[in-house]
Amino acid sequence: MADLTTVLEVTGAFAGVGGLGYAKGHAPRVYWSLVGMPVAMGRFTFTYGTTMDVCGLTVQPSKLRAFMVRNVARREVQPVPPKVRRLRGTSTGLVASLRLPAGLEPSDVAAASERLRHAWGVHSVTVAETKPGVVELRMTGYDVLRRVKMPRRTRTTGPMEVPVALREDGSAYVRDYRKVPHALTLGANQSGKSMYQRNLITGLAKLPVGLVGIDCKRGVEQSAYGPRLSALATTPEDAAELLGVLIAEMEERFDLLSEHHVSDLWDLPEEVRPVPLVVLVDEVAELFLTAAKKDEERRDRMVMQMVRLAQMARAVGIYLEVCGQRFGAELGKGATMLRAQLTGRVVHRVNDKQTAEMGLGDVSPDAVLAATLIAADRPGVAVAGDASGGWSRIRTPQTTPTQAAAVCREYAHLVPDLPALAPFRPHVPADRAPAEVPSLVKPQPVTE
Ligand SMILES: Nc1ncnc2c1ncn2[C@@H]1O[C@H](COP(=O)(O)OP(=O)(O)OP(=O)(O)O)[C@@H](O)[C@H]1O
Repeated sequence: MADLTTVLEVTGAFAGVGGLGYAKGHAPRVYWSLVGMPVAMGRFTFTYGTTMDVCGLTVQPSKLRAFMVRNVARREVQPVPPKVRRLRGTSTGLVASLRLPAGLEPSDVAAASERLRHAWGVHSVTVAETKPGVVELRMTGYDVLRRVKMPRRTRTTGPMEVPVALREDGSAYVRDYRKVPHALTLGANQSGKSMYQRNLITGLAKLPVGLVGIDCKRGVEQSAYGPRLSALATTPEDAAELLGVLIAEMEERFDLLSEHHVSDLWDLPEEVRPVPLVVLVDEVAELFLTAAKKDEERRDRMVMQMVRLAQMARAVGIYLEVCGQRFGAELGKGATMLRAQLTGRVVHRVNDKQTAEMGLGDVSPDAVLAATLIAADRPGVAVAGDASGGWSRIRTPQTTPTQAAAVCREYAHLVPDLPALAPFRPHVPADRAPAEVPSLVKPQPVTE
């Protein structure tokens, strides 16, 4: 009987160890919650003082403080590390809030993040200043970008915020159109640009906004989102016309602002406020492609129309989301001027450093380097930066074209009434089967 009990105990122990081993590889969140988090918390708590000391993150307290707090001479007290205000576990890692003593600044902690990562045996450590003198150390217990799972709840505070991807610190990367009105997404073939746009559209479709598509690859990507689009242009000729209509819409909206003596769409009373518009341009090079000399004039006019929109349309709630493989002077006169206005940047894997520089050169040299290091077997990984110099590594969750198309159909009732765009509304057969992708049709006037 005793033997049987021992056998059962040993078998149970092996099964437990095997289960944990399996969880480590296949369910890292579960493994982290059961094993990783308690171990990392213990390590952090017991080695905090010495780790901060060896990482050069301690300071000698002032004479007055030494006397007031410890009642001893300054030379007799040990250097002190930042005070831990809060330590909490999350489903992907640990978050510690630290109050910095005088003499330490956030960049000192950021510079030591690689050493802290080693010391506490976590996957990554990132540092963000939350208020003056307080930093948040976000530690991830495992590689959260390997299999992306978005946080269940993401706090969004504005009307134009869309969580699109996961950052490597485990938080959501949120595209906020009011903070960063226009953006550029770059990447080589098969790097994950379409997946990024798909996630974006899936999020935008649920908001009270108008969506305008320009997809000069004959609409292969965006026609599937037809039910939720207010307008779709699938050829450069249609796009040139559509851009003209958008410029006119912008001017009308400016008249409205001036009538109400305000300078921003969001300051208008809700009952007269026009719906925000997001213009999604897929594969921008196709839009600016010229086969003959006569096309060049149209191309240059379109670039200038986009420059005008990028320079002014933010105030009237028209936002640009441009996507392409490259975005350089080869796209025509004014292309670099347009790029400078697209301040949100997302760069996927690129074929050459020059493309990474086009996207992230004015963000930071480290961001450029990070983009050139994205591995080919990690599609969807990108470096996201903005004009403030901040950047992070992100990866989108996998969303299939069928899922995105289903969301667009579900939220088709949110397509706003915009008479100026009606001639560009994609034709979507009313009796189409739910899973069927819309046919590629030339925009037709809406008759109802
Ligand atoms: N976040 C992701 N996670 C896993 N797989 C991804 C991710 N993003 C993209 N992929 C996969 O990578 C491949 C290429 O993705 P996608 O079509 O989005 O790239 P692309 O840059 O738009 O390519 P192209 O320029 O050739 O159209 C697809 O098979 C897609 O499923």
